[in-house]
Amino acid sequence: MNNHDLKLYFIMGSANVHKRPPLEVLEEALQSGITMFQFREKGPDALTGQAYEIFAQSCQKLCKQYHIPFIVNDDIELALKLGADGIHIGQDDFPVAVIREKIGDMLLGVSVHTKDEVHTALQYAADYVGIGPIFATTSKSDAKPPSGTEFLQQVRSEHPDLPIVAIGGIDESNAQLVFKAGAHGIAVISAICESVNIKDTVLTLTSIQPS
Ligand SMILES: C=C1C=NC(C(F)(F)F)=NC1=N
Ligand SMILES: [Mg+2]
Repeated sequence: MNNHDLKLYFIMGSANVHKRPPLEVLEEALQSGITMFQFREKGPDALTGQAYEIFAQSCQKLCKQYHIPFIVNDDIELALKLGADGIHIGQDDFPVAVIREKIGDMLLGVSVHTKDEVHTALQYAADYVGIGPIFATTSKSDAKPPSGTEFLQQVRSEHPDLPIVAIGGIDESNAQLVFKAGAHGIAVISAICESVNIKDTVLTLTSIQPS
């Protein structure tokens, strides 16, 4: 993984798309130029059992066709079973040490909300950290209050080489602020899932520069 892989990190589960089939949304996003994908199947209507695994496999197959890293949120067993490119975890989900031991050199992304959590992520060689929610989000029911770019700026200045992706309410209107604050990339759910023109949205978001 390189920092550019984090540039436009699309996260999706079946609950995030309403207008069109999820796999159509993912394929259009891949064709338009997202740089990384996270499979995040959560919530009361999430798929389960075989349908869940088949959906994940279908997403992984599309990512492989477009040579885009396929990351699984939280579900380590699924990530190992599929041979995913990586896993993303929150620190309330599992001790990071346990994860690193289980996944070997698979990409490891860790959500961080405090400096201690940043140090834990570094201790277990996280490949990137997720910081947010930067702005108010509707995609995560148990999200913490929006932190703005303050913590993001602090982490970037204290750990200049640590790959950082920002998440939470990010779209075309505020993405440049986030890059200026030091994020290497932005993670989005609704900005793409609810877009009326996915190609335009992806092209706009991937063309944003910090300067
Ligand atoms: C809760 C999350 C926080 N950050 C990220 C990412 F953007 F990938 F870093 N993914 C999540 N699922
Ligand atoms: Mg989690």
